[in-house]
Amino acid sequence: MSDSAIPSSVPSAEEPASEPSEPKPTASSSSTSNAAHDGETKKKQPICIVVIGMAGSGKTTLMQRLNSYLHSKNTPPYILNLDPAVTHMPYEANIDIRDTVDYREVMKQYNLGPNGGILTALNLFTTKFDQVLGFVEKRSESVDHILLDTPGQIEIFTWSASGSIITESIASSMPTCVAYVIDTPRTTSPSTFMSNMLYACSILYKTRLPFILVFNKTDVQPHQFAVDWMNDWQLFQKSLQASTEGGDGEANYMNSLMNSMCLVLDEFYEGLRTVGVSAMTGQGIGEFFEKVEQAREEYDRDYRPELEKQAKEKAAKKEADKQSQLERLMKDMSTSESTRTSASMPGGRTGDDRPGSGVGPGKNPFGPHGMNEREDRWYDQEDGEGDDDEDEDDMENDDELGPDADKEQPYPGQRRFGDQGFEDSNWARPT
Ligand SMILES: Nc1nc2c(ncn2[C@@H]2O[C@H](COP(=O)(O)OP(=O)(O)OP(=O)(O)O)[C@@H](O)[C@H]2O)c(=O)[nH]1
Repeated sequence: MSDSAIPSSVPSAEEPASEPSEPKPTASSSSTSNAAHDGETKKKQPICIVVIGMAGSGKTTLMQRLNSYLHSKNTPPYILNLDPAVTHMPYEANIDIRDTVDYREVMKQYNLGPNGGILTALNLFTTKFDQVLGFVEKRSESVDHILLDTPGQIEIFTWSASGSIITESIASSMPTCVAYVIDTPRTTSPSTFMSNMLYACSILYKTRLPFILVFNKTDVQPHQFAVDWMNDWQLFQKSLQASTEGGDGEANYMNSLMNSMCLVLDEFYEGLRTVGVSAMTGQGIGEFFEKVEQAREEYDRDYRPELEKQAKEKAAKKEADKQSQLERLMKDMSTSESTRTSASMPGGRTGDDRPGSGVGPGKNPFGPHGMNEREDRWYDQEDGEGDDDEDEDDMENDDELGPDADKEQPYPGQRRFGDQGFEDSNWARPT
């Protein structure tokens, strides 16, 4: 990817990211369309492989290997790069986050460090991810595999809101699995192995997607030791014991912690697919795609029904909310209607007894807080606006009651009702 493809401007907060660029017609797209024109209409949905792994585990090299393998099988993949900080990409992506957001500019303009820049770039890109998904879905008829490369800083993708949004959006529109890449030579120590497994476990439980543990770099270190540890926890405990022998108190503490952890992880290993590959030599890639097909079956068997169930529940809840809002609205309308009728009728209480009226006998149409401006205005309307004569009468009555009359009357309107012959009890005014 050339630097000229990187936009120089950084999107503002109002316009978070420029439109994701129309995917480039790469070798993959042209040969794919040829395959489609050859009359080979594929009904099967493509599977999206989300490649996740610690920095340096070999994700990019693996992506390149998967890409060349699929090309050799005449089923080129559709590739998405979500790592804004990658400097060298040995394959060409159909959609590249770097064409949409320049993470260095994001760092400068938002005054962020590298991780903040990558995270913000990913967030900005996510705001346009529906369009990306549109491009992907357009190609779903003619592609079998969609490969998604993620940022090297694993936590930026796995524990960010944008990572979740992206994963969930893809997983809800097509079969998806996670390929968790492990640097095998660096995992030979029991404690490193354990922390890698715990991380994998947390990603599995977060995404709940079919999961493949990919032990990479098997040309340097075969992954059999890891498979043995996963199948036999006692063997793992023995290796752990051997590795911490003669250690200090801290080592012993770690030892007992990991001993318990390996029992917990035993259940997690059961539902896992593991494969050893070398992204460098291409060893094990065929087996990797067999696991991908198993993952597709698992998605169709377990994930899709759950997704459909959730969609149904969501739709039912939406419908129920709509219904209850409608009912509330109807109730409010009938209440205000009855209030209006009651207020406009001479004597003000003829409509009180109507069914559905919120203003029944013994109820204050203004609620318990009778002393307010609204009520006074209403009383004025009752008296007839601009009815000066009556106001004068009221003043005369005030005089008759003496100077302290208002103080003794907690609600000035009360007296007027009395004057007009209303029963105060009908309005249940608070005292
Ligand atoms: N021997 C061997 N080396 C490998 C293999 N896969 C990757 N490497 C090397 O491991 C190093 C890291 O590989 P990358 O593909 O850049 O790893 P990455 O996970 O994409 O790294 P980040 O982009 O930092 O996350 C490179 O030097 C690769 O040549 C492999 O299968 N065997």
